[in-house]
This record gives sequence, C-alpha cells and structure tokens, in this order.
Amino acid sequence: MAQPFRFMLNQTETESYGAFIPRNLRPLIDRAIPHARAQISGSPVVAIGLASSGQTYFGVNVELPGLPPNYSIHAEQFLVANFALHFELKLIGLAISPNGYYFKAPCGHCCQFLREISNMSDTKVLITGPTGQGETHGTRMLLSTFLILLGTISPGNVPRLLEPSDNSIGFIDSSLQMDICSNSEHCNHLSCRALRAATKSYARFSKCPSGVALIDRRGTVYSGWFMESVAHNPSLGPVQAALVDFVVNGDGQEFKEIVEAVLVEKRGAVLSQEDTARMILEKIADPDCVFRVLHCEYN
Ligand SMILES: O=c1ccn([C@H]2C[C@H](O)[C@@H](CO)O2)c(=O)[nH]1
Ligand SMILES: [Zn+2]
Repeated sequence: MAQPFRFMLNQTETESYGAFIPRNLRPLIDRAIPHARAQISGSPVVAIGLASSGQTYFGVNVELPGLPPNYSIHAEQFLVANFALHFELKLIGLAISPNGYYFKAPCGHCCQFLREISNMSDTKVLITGPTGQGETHGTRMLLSTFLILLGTISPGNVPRLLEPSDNSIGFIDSSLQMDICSNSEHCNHLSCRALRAATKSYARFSKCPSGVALIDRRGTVYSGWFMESVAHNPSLGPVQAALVDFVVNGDGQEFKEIVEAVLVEKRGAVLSQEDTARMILEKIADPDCVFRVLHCEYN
C-alpha cells in the first residue's frame, strides 16, 4: 500500500507555498507523482488546481489495468471530480505536469471535458517551454483561449459542471424505496450515497444522471457521479468518479479492496451505465464484489 497522500491543501498551506508558479509547484508535483496510477502507460501526470475558496487540489491520472485505455481517468478529470467532491465552484489556476519541470496545456480530450465548466473565462493555465529548463515563473494563458475554438455550449436552465445541481430523481419501483432511508441526506448506506451522488450528476445532454457508491473492506464509503461531455467520449463515468473519491480518501488502498458497489440510474433511458460499471468492477474490484443497480426516474 502506498503512503497516504492528501489531495488537497487548505488555505494556510496554499498561502505558504506562495505564487502559482513552476518554482513553487515543483515540490508539490514531486509529492503527488507517486500517487498517479499509470500501470498501462507508465506515464504519470499531475494536475494542480487553485480554487476560488483559496484551497489547492490535486489530480492524478488513474489507469485501469486490463481495460481499454479510454477507461482511464485523466489527471485533469480527476482534479475536476476532486473539486466536485469538495463543492468547489471555480477553478482560478490550473497547472499540469508529468515531472514538475515542464507545464503544459490540458490535453485535447480534457479541453473538451473542461468545456462543461461555465465560469472559466478567467481561469489561468500555467505553461512553460517543453523542458521548463530554468523557468521559475512560466507564462499564464487563459483556459478560454484553448476552449473557445471548441464551440459554445448553448445556455439553458440546467446548471453547468461544478455548479450545484439537484436532479430530483426518485424511484419507479416502490419496493426499491425500502433501500433508501427517509432522511437519506446524511446517511452513509451505499444506496443512499449512490442516490445522493446521482442527484448531483451532470448529465444535461442525455438527461441520464447516475451515481455510484463503493465500500471497501474496512467499511468506508466512497461515491461519485456521471459528468457528461457534449462530445460524449470525454465524459467521466460514475464508477470512475467514485474511484476518484476512493483514491483521494482511501489511504492508498488498491481497488481490490472494493467489496460492494451500488449504481443509481434511470430505467429504460437512452443510455445505461450498468453493463460498463459491472465490467469495470469485475476487472478491478474484489472478485467477489457485490454489484447492485437501483433504477429511478425524474420526480
Ligand atoms: O494531459 C494529459 C495527458 C495524458 N494524461 C494521461 C492519460 C494516460 O493515463 C497517460 C498517458 O497519456 O497520461 C493525462 O492525465 N493528462
Ligand atoms: Zn487529459
């Protein structure tokens, strides 16, 4: 088991590393690199995000051995899911690096994913030359510079990614309600956590929100929700989002320690996460992991 790592720095810790420049971020990247899970590519990547709350968050890439590479979680997506877990609303600064020396733009896939965040017109991305050699300050580019060319997402009354959302979903099958506590707001049952995750899901295009809750052998519960991209493929699935919580809060445990999982999604919707979720868990979780699906619909 790897040494546990905190994927967040509080305001005081953020102030103590100083300005958001390569020289100050290098030691942070060095500390985060060992916590990337890049067994397929052998190429760890770290993303550091400065939030409007004054806290700093980390993202690392997470690959799922045995599955096609498109199931991987990019460091940038991990960072966004980490922001979402902590109800952070705005990304002020973004730095992405494979080694602490060179800082680069988000990859093409992640530019498309980041497009779903609404208020990123003044998010600054830290960039250096291809080696970063001798660059203490780097340069800053507006994230919108990369994203504007990808087109606009039509406005609507649906919250954008990272904005608080409440998909008011409930259960079709009243027998399933037995699984959900009447005051599920705060409870830690897998079903209640998965439902709560699904209500936060960002699924404005398909209108198929979903959420996953996982539990490890020690009894700790983790959850995450589907975050959809207008371009489909860059979407972050609900299992992957829950795995981000597991990596952030699971003390460096292996995915094999996951022993049970619940998915909440709509029944008979145009898309379903069920088969994919089952397949991912069969590959990475405990071989005896129990997987249940609860179907719901919009209230
Ligand atoms: O900007 C990038 C580029 C790549 N990766 C990941 C994906 C894969 O796990 C590995 C190799 O490309 O690095 C990121 O996380 N962010
Ligand atoms: Zn990426």
